[in-house]
Amino acid sequence: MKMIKVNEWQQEQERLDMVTEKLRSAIVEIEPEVVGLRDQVTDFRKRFWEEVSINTSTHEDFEEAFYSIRQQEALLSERERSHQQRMQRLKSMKRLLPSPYFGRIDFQEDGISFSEHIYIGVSSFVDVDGLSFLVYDWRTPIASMYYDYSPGASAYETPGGRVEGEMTLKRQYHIGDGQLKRVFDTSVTIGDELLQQVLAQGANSQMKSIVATIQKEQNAIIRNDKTRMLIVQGAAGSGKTSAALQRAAYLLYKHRDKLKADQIVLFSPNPMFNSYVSTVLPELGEENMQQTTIQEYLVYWLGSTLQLESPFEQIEYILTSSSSPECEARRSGIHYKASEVFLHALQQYAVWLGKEGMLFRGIHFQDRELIAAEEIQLQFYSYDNTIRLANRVALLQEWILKRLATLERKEQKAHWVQDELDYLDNEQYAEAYRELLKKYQQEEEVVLHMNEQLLDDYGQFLGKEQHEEHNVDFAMQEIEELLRKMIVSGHYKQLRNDVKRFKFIDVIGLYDQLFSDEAAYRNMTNETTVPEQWTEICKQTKEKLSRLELFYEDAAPFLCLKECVEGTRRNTNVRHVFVDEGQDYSPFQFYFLKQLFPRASMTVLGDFSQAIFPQATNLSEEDSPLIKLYGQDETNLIRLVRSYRSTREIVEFTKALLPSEEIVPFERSDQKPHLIKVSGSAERAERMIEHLAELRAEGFESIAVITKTAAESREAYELLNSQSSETLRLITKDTLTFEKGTMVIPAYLAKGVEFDAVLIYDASSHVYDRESERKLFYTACTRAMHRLLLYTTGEWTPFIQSLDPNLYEVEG
Ligand SMILES: Nc1ncnc2c1ncn2[C@@H]1O[C@H](COP(=O)(O)OP(=O)(O)OP(=O)(O)O)[C@@H](O)[C@H]1O
Repeated sequence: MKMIKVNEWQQEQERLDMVTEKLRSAIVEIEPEVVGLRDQVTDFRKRFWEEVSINTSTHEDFEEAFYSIRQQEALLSERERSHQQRMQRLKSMKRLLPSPYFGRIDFQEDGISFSEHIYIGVSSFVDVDGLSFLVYDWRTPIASMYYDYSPGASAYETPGGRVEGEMTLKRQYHIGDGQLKRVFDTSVTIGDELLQQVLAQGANSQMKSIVATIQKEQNAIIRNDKTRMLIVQGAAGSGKTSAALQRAAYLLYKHRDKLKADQIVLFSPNPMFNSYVSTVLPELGEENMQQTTIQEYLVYWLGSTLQLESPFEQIEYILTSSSSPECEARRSGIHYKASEVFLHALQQYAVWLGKEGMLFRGIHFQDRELIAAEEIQLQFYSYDNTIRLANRVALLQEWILKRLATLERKEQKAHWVQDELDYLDNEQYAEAYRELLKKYQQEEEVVLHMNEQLLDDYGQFLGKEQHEEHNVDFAMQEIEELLRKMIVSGHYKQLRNDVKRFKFIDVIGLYDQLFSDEAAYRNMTNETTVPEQWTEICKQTKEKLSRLELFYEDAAPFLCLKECVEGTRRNTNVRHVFVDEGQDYSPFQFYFLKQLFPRASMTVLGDFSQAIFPQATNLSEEDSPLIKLYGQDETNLIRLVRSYRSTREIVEFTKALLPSEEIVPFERSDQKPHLIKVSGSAERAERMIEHLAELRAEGFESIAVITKTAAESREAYELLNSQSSETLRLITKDTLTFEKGTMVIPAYLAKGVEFDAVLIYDASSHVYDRESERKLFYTACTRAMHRLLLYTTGEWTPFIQSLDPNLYEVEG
């Protein structure tokens, strides 16, 4: 890495001035056009109806009106489109103006005698000739060399094939307000210098775009577009989330003709994380993708019948539960229900249900049973059993609806209908009259001739009065018949809707039935072996279900069973699914996502060392269920080992907490983690408040006191808040936004985010003692960018006791 010569600096500043000037004049030119087009569109909308002639006297007049409206619509949408396009251009030029580019490569293609200067920025900017790229978008194929190569032989892929040549220069710029601040020529990877500067900055309440300093291995993730599944196993702070967001921006650019932002979904670990990453895409000039959590999805698909435990309630249970047989059983149940063995068992269960054991609910109306559950069951098993379960259910649904239609007709003669009829008021009679009138009108010739589309779109032009002039005289009997029909139909509507929503299937009963004794379970699932604590697992699951509640670990299996029976519900609009913190999803949940988004590719990013939920999936193991999801050939696995978030001292400390993990720190140095032993909670509060003040004075703006559980967070918050003048924020599972400042937060909610300094509230052996909590402790410590402080009142957790003392400083 070297600084450039003075005359080169001058040339660069001149070029920058030239580009800035061109941007300015392009903005000046296009701005009035955009305003003009916007006004035209508004005006057009206002005058829309003035321009069309509506005459509805004859069928021909109707048709003419219809086509005149269509024409106006086409004109309007054309104007809207050009307004949108110019608006986008204007926005992208305005975004470029303060810093039009951040990089340059000089590239001489093989067989060509000159080298091209390629300046790279967040979007492209083309000169007035429409041909010369003054700035290339970082996502263009040619710009990929900036991230992938050092000067020397280099190449890039284009849709037309591979282009090879020689990179003669690679330069980085730091530009602010149109002025060159720093310029570096680089010979190795990009930007150690620039990256140093970026990483030395403080944490932010929003994640930053890393477009200027994307590393080669991250670029591979961003541009990987070959397989259906991309798995990224990356160490803490290796830029997985950053790369994922850049990848979304890349996909939106590459497939801009067919991919829209709402066709990409990001599954985040919690709602607060959603707020943390929500600005990256807009910063890059793209609309935000859909952001959600798996919990939101599960709740949505489960509907309102069952109350679902949240993943945070589950983890709190795990962290605070004892070693009693009941707790052991729940833990074992969580593991089992997340496993592929259970998925397979469920599939076998569905096969068994094809032969026997389906549970139905009878159809009831008022206090009568219209169709008995047994009758439904009989009908179901009368279908050919080679037909798929869900298809047989569809046939059954049709059968029930037909039966209901017959019953509905008969019902019209029932006494209760006559009773209701007697109590109807004039308005209801009048409505029946209007209904009959409508029916009559529909039979009229003019309406019959009317094109269906016309009827849908412009039915309102029919003008009621016109027809009300007809003096139609309906017989009272006819009106009453209609009223009976209306009364019964009103009551049956709910029944029909329930049938359409498969309420005649007792899915809760079907799931409950699975948790019978071992012999029955083995019989239903084709000899699946069960965990040791099966009886207790069954008891707990059934008890929960009886209260119409569902453990978090049961949600995905329950939905899979529901889908086996009712047929799969799909979202075919979504083309790409991102799953961040993927290690915390069970194989079952991945299976569920695959089913739900059949047309989507998937990018799963995670770190098995941060697997804090018991249902974790090892993303990169050879026989990982994730690799099996789409198969080896459709799966690409990339590993990231370089960690960018924390200083070398923090990475070395945290890395040693794991048995064996390849993590390479980025060369950025600061203090070693500090271990502070205190005599009790009073001293702990005193020291922590002192440290918080010192950290603030040093300029750190984002500081977290990390605890193990929500209860410990509350305790810490109350203790510190009562004695400190600092404003503290208590983060709970319901917190929606991420803000700078000092906060108290349980480790499992701090997933994915980072802080300038982290204070581990209690790193004692009685808090982090189980081996299963090692990863949680590691996750908490790896949130720190610049400083890490740990406190204890007694013995240190065994994870620290076994560390080399050179890795930390001890404060008395
Ligand atoms: N190429 C890069 N240039 C600049 N900063 C980077 C780069 N890669 C990562 N970073 C920074 O490193 C930090 C960690 O990145 P990120 O949160 O994406 O990592 P992660 O792998 O998702 O972490 P974790 O698994 O621990 O949550 C962020 O501050 C990010 O801006």
